[in-house]
Amino acid sequence: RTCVLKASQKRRPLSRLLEQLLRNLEKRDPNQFFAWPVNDNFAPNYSNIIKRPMDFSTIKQKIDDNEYKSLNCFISDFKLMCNNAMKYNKPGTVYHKAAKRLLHAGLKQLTPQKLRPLGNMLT
Ligand SMILES: COc1ccc(Br)cc1-c1nc(N)nc2[nH]cnc12
Repeated sequence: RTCVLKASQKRRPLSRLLEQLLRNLEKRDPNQFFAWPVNDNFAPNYSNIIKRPMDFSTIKQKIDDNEYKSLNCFISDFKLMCNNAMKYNKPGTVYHKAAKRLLHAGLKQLTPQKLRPLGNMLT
């Protein structure tokens, strides 16, 4: 009988790191405003205002498809997602405030000193 590794151990080291970072970022979105793509029916004219939509489910799919070649590409999509919400929604709205909080909380988790301990997951 061959020894079959658990699915998670087969994933590429970068994918495993990004999945862990994604889970931690999703915790900062308790209302799940960022869990799924914004729907034009909810947000009138969204697709005309926001040229590059992004959300956590799309980021997850990109991890699974090995589309992220680096941590920085992952961080760029996270920032894009938050900035889209701050662009479309006026300051003071629940969505603008949620995006600002998520961006700041998220970037604090993505600082070098926070990432260094995880770094050896990449070896
Ligand atoms: C997926 O989006 C939502 C889901 C549920 C609810 Br309630 C609101 C949104 C949403 N609405 C708006 N105007 N701007 C956003 N930016 C990110 N989320 C949103």
